[in-house]
Amino acid sequence: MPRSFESARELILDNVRPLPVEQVSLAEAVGRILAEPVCAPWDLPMWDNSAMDGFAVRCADAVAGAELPVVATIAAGASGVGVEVRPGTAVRILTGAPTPAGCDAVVPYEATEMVAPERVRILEPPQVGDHIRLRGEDIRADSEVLHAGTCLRPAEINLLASLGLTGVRVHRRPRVAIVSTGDELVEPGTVPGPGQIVNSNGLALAAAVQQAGGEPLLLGIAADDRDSLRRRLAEGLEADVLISSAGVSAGDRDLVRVVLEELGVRQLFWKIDVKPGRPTAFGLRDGKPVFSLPGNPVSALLTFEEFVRPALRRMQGDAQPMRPMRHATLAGPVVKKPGRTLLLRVVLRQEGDRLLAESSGDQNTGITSTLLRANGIAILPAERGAFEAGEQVPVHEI
Ligand SMILES: Nc1nc2c(c(=O)[nH]1)N[C@H]1C(S)=C(S)[C@@H](COP(=O)(O)OP(=O)(O)OC[C@H]3O[C@@H](n4cnc5c(N)ncnc54)[C@H](O)[C@@H]3O)O[C@H]1N2
Ligand code: MOO
Repeated sequence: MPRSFESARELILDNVRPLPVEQVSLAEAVGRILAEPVCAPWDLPMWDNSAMDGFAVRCADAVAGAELPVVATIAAGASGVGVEVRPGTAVRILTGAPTPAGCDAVVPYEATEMVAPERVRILEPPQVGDHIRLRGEDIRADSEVLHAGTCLRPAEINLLASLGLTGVRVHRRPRVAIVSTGDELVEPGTVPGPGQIVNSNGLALAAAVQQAGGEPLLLGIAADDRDSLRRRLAEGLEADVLISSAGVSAGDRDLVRVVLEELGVRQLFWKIDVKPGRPTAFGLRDGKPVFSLPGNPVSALLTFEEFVRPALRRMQGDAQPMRPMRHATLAGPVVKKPGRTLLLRVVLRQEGDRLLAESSGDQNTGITSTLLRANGIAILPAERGAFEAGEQVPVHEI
């Protein structure tokens, strides 16, 4: 019995675990996923400071037209300790510098004019608190600022660095072995002879693994015979994850599943009610996930996207292994066979406040040009057959 699209993905996600933890420097941490929460060792900002270049004043003195002697200057990087805005005075201050004692507002240069070398006239009087960034207003000391499972983007790297960290604990990236199977395959760079085709799946899947945060290990081509398959697949089982392409449909020579079983892989399912990607198989060897994807490049890439990518994200500890699901309006009618979820290649475009999903063209599995044109996948539920223009369908961007 083929599995439903949803239950296949659930079963896969239930059977993969985050990999062990390692320390990486912040310089290499973008795209990695935090294995442990991070607490702030100090407040941010660390002290009250000026948001503008201007003058630190007391509002009571800084009325319109007031002239105040400038008694000191606090530059960025200066501690400001010992400097005070005494009644009737002003202190020149630069953006980011600590505000001095006595000051309750900063007047930007533009709201003042100099009437003598060290004498400033207030043109626009400030309100209490103007242009002062308060200690801890952004981040409080001891608060949990990043949770385990967070994917580190430049914004998170910025925060971690400003909290004084130089490295973080993240889950290891999965090493993903890729084996392409088929007698007809020749490696890229070779002109195929009669009946031969280029092993494009190897590099395509390696690229997809990289984008998902994994480290691809390209193991080349296995011929459609037991010995060749056994050698390559056994080598692939040394990695954290094994992906093979082709050799899983009902053909006489589709030996991949047979050989995997001989190598100790326990098959959890074969065949999913999804188009494309029906012959996809999934198994485990000592807890390591093994994906057998169909050979058609479109099927291989779409099944990677829907089934392998979420698993690789979870192995890296991602709290949200699935891409965000959105809703889009179908631009035209779609007819499909009931009983299989259709992964429709679509062009997504915003039209006013609507996100429109239009079929990218010929949806046959052998057509790669419509995958090139697509920037989204619409997931059309198995039980339905006909969809009308204007219906809302779940989509995600690819
Ligand atoms: N009698 C049946 N025939 C087929 C069935 C079925 O259920 N019963 N399923 C069809 C479906 S759906 C698919 S998808 C394919 C999947 O077959 P395999 O995974 O066994 O793959 P192959 O038949 O070896 O190849 C399919 C197609 O893809 C090309 N290919 C294979 N490897 C690569 C590669 N590394 N790089 C680029 N292209 C590759 C191959 O030449 C074929 O054109 O089976 C249907 N048949
Ligand atoms: O399931 Mo196959 O992947 O439709 O072409």
